Amino acid sequence: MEAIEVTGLRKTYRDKEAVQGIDLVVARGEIFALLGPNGAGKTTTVEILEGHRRRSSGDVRVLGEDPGAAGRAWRTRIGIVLQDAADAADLTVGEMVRHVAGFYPAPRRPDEVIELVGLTAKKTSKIRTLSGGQRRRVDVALGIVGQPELLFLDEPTTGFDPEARRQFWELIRTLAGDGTTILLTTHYLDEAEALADRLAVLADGRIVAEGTPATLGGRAAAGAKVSWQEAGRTRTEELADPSDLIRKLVADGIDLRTLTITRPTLEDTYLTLIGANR
Ligand SMILES: Nc1ncnc2c1ncn2[C@@H]1O[C@H](COP(=O)(O)OP(=O)(O)OP(=O)(O)O)[C@@H](O)[C@H]1O
Repeated sequence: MEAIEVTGLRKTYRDKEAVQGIDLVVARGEIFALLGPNGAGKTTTVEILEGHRRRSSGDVRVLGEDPGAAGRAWRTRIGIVLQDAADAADLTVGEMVRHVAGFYPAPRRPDEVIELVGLTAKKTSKIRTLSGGQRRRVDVALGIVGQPELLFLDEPTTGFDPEARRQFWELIRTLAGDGTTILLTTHYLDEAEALADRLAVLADGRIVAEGTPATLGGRAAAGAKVSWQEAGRTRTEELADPSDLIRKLVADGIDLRTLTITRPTLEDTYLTLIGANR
């Protein structure tokens, strides 16, 4: 059984068709990233998968059940990292994590979770005294304390400093390594590239591309741009396979320290896809 199976999903808000027929499969243990510009329909889709929003039509199975009809037992098998979940709390980090752990049948040990998100030093601090990035880590702790089979992360690293983002990525890889399926939405292409096994780009309610970070939108087949210095001038050539050119440059004895070979980044590919679907 797949973790998520979606066929022909549609959602209409009054006169706005926010999701216009999405098909999606996420395998168990996979990290899947959903990308797309503001208003593309990511949050709507994710909220339907979480059982927090009704769909207009289509078939949806999450951990084998219809989220629109699933009960409490199903809910304890998924984890949701909500932004701001813990912001107003007058509890300490330890109290909050222990409190939420109590809702689940087989929670992780609260201290272990606090360690995983790097908040051990803040365990006895009140949540309202934490920085924005530290509070986001509490949100993550609350999302994973129930030991979910499937974790939803909606723009999880917004407001994280670079070091915290790297630590968070490590945490996500650890969770995935333990078999947790992860559905992530993000606006950070480097994050999608670093984490996702597969990704899909949504634009205007439709999936316009799907693949691995390396192959999305024909990226692997895209040309390489080769540039080098020759006789004091910068030369540049773009070609599908640079092998012959490189061999020739080596044979000609060019200064290899000046040689660069670049391919479109995931962000280049993404922006091209979004531009083409406007
Ligand atoms: N409750 C609602 N009522 C009416 N329209 C809505 C509602 N929620 C979302 N929409 C509209 O549906 C479309 C998709 O919104 P959604 O929040 O799913 O996009 P998103 O991809 O998550 O965007 P962002 O990157 O900004 O979070 C938008 O045009 C939005 O205005």
